[in-house]
This record gives sequence, structure tokens and C-alpha cells, in this order.
Amino acid sequence: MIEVEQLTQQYGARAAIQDLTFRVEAGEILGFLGPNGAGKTTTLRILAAAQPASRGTARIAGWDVHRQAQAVRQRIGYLPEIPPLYPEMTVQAYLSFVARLKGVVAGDRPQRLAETLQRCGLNDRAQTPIRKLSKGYRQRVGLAQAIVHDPPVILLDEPTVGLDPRQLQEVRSLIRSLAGEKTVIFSSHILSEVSQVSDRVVILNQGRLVTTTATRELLQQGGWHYRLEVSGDRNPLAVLQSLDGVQSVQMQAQTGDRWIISLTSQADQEIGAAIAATIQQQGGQLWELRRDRPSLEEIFLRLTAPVPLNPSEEPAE
Ligand SMILES: Nc1ncnc2c1ncn2[C@@H]1O[C@H](COP(=O)(O)OP(=O)(O)OP(=O)(O)O)[C@@H](O)[C@H]1O
Repeated sequence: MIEVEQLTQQYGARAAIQDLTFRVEAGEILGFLGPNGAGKTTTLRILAAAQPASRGTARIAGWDVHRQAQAVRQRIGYLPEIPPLYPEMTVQAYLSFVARLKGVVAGDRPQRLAETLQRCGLNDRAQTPIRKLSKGYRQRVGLAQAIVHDPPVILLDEPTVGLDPRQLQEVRSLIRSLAGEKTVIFSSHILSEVSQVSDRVVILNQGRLVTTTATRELLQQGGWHYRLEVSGDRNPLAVLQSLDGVQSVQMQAQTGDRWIISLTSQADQEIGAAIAATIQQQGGQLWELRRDRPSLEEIFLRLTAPVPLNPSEEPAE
């Protein structure tokens, strides 16, 4: 339903996004994730036909976002970071205006409006001027304007920013309720949030695609975290470092002949038994061995760590 190929946006000498390629299938909810400045807004604006890309192509339901921008705009609902609301209008008048603008025929408008107000939990605010609404309700109106014309594709740019926990929950379940029926891209910089709403994520960092994967698989990519407390005559750090399947080892604390060590295994390598055997072989004693999955936040931070400069680009000392 959405096909992005080699999409690049250049701002002067800098590329805000570079060679992005991904697809979103019909009925899928895709989490679009990345830290601030990763290029999420730029990508969504291009997909919404709100700005042309410097290079590459993007198609929505087969229509090219650049060459067939009008056809694309009719088929998408777009919620930008700052929703385009008219503060003096009532919710109902505004949604009716948007429906007309988006080409909903007059006869269909009352039903589209009623359905949208209901779906977005806005029935009791229909006659309220937008300027009197709380942030959460404004966000609902923003979502409502994106779906009032019943588009097959919905693009939501950070729809949950600034909401309180209850509003967050409501907006998330609203987005979830679109699954299967609509194709949705929903951007965020919080992986745990995206994982609650979408089955698959695209992760961007500094304008480049880092990964596109099922959220479930992302969790498994992180390997395991171990924390062990060991005593003995010999510091076990070196021998643990050379163990098969180890990604990193760190000394957390040392008091006398006791060490507290944290260790991360490579993706899907369960090495608890090997750790215990190694300590025993070198005559040490294991007082504690704990195993955890890294949190989604840790995985996200690892995947989006700043990209180091090439040696040739490093400033001279
Ligand atoms: N009109 C513009 N002119 C120049 N640079 C821009 C412009 N718009 C965005 N950028 C730059 O492009 C990069 C990507 O910005 P973008 O807003 O797409 O990222 P983002 O992932 O949406 O970030 P955020 O989460 O902060 O909204 C940033 O470095 C930004 O400063």
C-alpha cells in the first residue's frame, strides 16, 4: 500500500533522510521510530505530498506522491506535529469544513461526521469551540480531521506527544482500532509506545534506516543481560570476556575478593550455564547469577547511538 524507494531529502549540503526504502502492507500499522532529528517528520511530509523529495520515489496505493500529488492527498489522512486547527470554529463545524475540503459529498457528510465524532470520543465536545479544548481533546480533533474522509492510508506524526497517561491510552487504542481496516504509519521517539500499537517498526537514525522488523523480533535482538556476583582468588573478567556468545562484559563493583559483573550476550545466546561453569572451573564461587532481557528503551538507545565519524572525517588533534 505504501512503497518507499531510495527516498532522499537534502537540505543544503545535509541529508535529512538518505536512501530510505521500506514498504507498508495494506491494513498494517507501522511504527516509525527515531530520536529527535532522525527524519521522521520529513519522511511523513513527503508521503503526505506536503513537500517534494530531492531524490527517490514514494507511492501510496500505486500513486506517486510527487507526480500524482492530488490523487495521493485524496487517499491519505495526515496529522502533522502541529494539527492545522481553527481555534474559533466548533469541533463539528471544523470537521464538516475538512470533510468538504477533502471531497466528501454533501449527502455523505452527516454520517461521516457522526462516525468520526463517535470514534474519536468527541460527541460531548461537538459544539465546543476548538480554542476551549484541552490538549488531549485537540489531539483527538487532529486525529478526527485525518480520518473524517475515510481515507485508506493514515499518517500520524507523533500523535501522543504531550498527552497525559489516560489520553495516551485513549489515543493508542484509537490507533489500534484502525488495524486491518486502514494502513497507518505512526511516528514516535518511544519504542515501548510504538510496540504497544504496531506489530512492525521502522527505525531511523540520522536520516538512515537502521532496521525494519517485527517488534517481537527486536526484543530478541537484544541478547540477554546477566548480573553476577563472584568471589575467588582470580579476577574472572578476562575469562568471561573470551566466552563464546559474549557481547560485552563490565565490572560493576569490587570489594575485597568479590566482584559484581554485568554481561550482555549476543542476540539469542543464552549463556547462563556456561558462565556458571567458567567461574567454577577457575575455582571461583558464584553468589548470584541473574538474567534479564534488556528493555525496549535500551535496545532503542543501542540501535540509535550516534554514528561515529569515519576516521578520515575526524578532526585533527
Ligand atoms: N526545512 C528545513 N530546512 C533545513 N533543515 C531541516 C528542515 N526541516 C528539517 N530539517 C532538518 O532535517 C533533519 C530531520 O528533521 P525531522 O524534523 O524530519 O526529524 P524528526 O525525526 O521528525 O525529529 P523530531 O522528532 O525532533 O520532530 C533535522 O536535522 C532537521 O534539523
